[in-house]
Amino acid sequence: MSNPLIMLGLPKGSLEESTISLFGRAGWKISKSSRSYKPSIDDPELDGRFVRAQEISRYVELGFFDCGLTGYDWIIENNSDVVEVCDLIYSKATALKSRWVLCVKEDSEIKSVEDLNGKRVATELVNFTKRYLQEKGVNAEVEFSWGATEVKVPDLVDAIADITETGSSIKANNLRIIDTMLYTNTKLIANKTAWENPEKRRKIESIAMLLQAALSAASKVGLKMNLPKSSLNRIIGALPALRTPTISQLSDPAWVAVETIVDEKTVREIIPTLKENGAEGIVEYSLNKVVP
Ligand SMILES: Nc1ncnc2c1ncn2[C@@H]1O[C@H](COP(=O)(O)OP(=O)(O)OP(=O)(O)O)[C@@H](O)[C@H]1O
Ligand SMILES: O=P(O)(O)OC[C@H]1O[C@H](OP(=O)(O)OP(=O)(O)O)[C@H](O)[C@@H]1O
Ligand SMILES: [Mg+2]
Repeated sequence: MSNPLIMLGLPKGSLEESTISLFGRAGWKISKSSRSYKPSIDDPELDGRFVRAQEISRYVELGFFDCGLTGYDWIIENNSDVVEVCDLIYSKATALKSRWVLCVKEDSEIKSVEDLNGKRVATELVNFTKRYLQEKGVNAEVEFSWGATEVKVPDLVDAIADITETGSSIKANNLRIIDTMLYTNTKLIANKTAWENPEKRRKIESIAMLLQAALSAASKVGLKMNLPKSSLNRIIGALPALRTPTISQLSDPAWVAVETIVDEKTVREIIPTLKENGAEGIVEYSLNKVVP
């Protein structure tokens, strides 16, 4: 590739597939063969590498990457001095935040974080967990785990600190959460020097805008319909989601066309209310990008 403007750090592992899919919806096709960590991106200004999410913030700080995507958890764990450009709220399986929790076996006598005094805790997030327990005044031994951490309680350790997204791993391993240490989500981060370079910054900002636009579109839909003018105020009063619709006059002076964007999860309440108030020709459509 000839001299790309931006070297981008992409997370291999949990966030890999959801990140490739998000870039696709934002307008960039990232292709990679299964054993290659050097993807091709259909933008001559971008080059990228897949590395573990744990390491991205360090390589962004050092300047190997101009910007990258990783979890807030690993930025904190590595204490990385980087620019946090924007939040991108998605995880492995959902469009939600994840959280790091302290867990014990369902039937354990340990009920709260204070009960961990003198106990052993296994985690992948050692530095943060040590700091967290210290701040709570709890003196526990924190040991590093390479993964599959759930299996270690109660035989190897008394508790674990692990990430949870859907909660299915906790349930499957009969664990009980005793405390939430940290909420985390994916972030776009930038190297401080790259951020001071106007040309690079402009590109990083447009990547941020389009990724956010694609994420925001995923939870929203467009709605359009025709309405009798007489019920317009009543409907807008009853449906806060329709606060700022575009209203156009139809050739029949008694009718208007209304178009708006709403959260997808509100649609099942909105459409019946619209219908009850005389709306006709209601169309719901999906969106690719929403830029505020
Ligand atoms: N369900 C999830 N499980 C684990 N990590 C998740 C999940 N959803 C989002 N993440 C984020 O992904 C990053 C962890 O990914 P990483 O590639 O480092 O480890 P991993 O995918 O757990 O690797 P491995 O599959 O080898 O355990 C973290 O920033 C974490 O917050
Ligand atoms: O709440 P859930 O949706 O079940 O997700 C959380 C699980 O996902 C991660 O495991 P991962 O796949 O990274 O395997 P690992 O334990 O080997 O790291 C994490 O360590 C939990 O085990
Ligand atoms: Mg893992």
